[in-house]
Amino acid sequence: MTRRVQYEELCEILARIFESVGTPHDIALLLAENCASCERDGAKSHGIFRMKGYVDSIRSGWVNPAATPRIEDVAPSFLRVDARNGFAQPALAAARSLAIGKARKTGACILTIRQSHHLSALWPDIEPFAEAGLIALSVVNSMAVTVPYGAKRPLLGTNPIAFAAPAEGRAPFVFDMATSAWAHGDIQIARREGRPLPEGIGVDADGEPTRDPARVLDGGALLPFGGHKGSALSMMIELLGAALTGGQFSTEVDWSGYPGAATPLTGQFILLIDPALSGGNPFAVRASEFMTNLSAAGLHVLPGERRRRNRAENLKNGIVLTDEEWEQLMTLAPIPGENANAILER
Ligand SMILES: NC(=O)C1=CN([C@@H]2O[C@H](COP(=O)(O)OP(=O)(O)OC[C@H]3O[C@@H](n4cnc5c(N)ncnc54)[C@H](OP(=O)(O)O)[C@@H]3O)[C@@H](O)[C@H]2O)C=CC1
Ligand SMILES: O=C([O-])C1=[NH+]CCC1
Repeated sequence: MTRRVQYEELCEILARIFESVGTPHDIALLLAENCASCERDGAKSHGIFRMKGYVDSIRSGWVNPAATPRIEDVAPSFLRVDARNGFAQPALAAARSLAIGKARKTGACILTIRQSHHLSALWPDIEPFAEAGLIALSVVNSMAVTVPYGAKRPLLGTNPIAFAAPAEGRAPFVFDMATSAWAHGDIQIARREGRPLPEGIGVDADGEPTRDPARVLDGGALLPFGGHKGSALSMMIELLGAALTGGQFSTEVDWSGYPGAATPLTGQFILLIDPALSGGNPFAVRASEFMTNLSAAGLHVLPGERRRRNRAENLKNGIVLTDEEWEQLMTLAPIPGENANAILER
């Protein structure tokens, strides 16, 4: 059985869960909207199933949900943020308008965030920059669960890269993808649902190829997407996400003393470019032309379109949750089931 939950109601429930474990109201709202947006857009690998990880990370003391980020304005085009063991999203929110101002003034801004926990998709971080007319690129490293191409043991995170660019008269061009063959979240969902993986996604504890998600998760590892190419991109993300920001490499994430912790404590890199300084015709016009050419070449789905379709459908009709998903949420919710149901009926 399934039920439909309005986006705003889901945000309210998630915010209460965050608040119940000591997250200040404003940060709870921000994280709730971020997680509910993933669910709303069908980005299930970072939707509500992640709530237990957030809660356990906070309860274990691994992350400080009330941390106040410290912003360091180090150069005309360079901003550093120390999240101080808090979540990456409030750190980004604190620096967002300063970063936009620098990008508009100097043409570009590099924003690095360190000592930050990121358990979500990257597109919610950068899509708003493109909506504001800027080009944005972001990467974050995670935890060492991916074996570099040709290596024997995991050293890389699942390390996503996301890019967003404005396009005239249409939604921005946005892609967001793990550099491992699959996101770790999708492997967890496959295990929960008892689904075998396709070939080429992961290996077991002996380094042998396996299609069993449990064997990948329990001592095994993921492979990079696209062999040595995805592997090289993922290496770049370790360098930008950790070495440049002052954060930790994925191998340095040690949450062993924090049972249940699931939020990697690493770093995030964001590059903003103001396309107002580009040559020739305006960038957004050229981007739109390019997207039209892609469609004319027979491409039916541009990156980001599936998400936006889900968003439109789910904002109109409500987000579909299975009974199992709802029950899992209710075990975390500080509101008794009856009150939660009242929220749903409103
Ligand atoms: N915080 C962290 O440390 C980590 C976060 N993640 C997150 O996990 C999420 C999922 O990653 P991943 O599983 O690799 O993403 P997907 O493989 O599902 O999608 C990658 C990109 O390709 C696009 N796409 C998918 N299918 C098609 C298609 N048939 N035609 C055209 N475009 C297509 C998607 O658009 P669309 O969005 O519209 O589907 C998306 O932009 C990401 O949001 C990522 O940020 C991953 C690893 C670590
Ligand atoms: O799905 C994934 O690979 C991850 N999401 C957050 C940390 C790693």
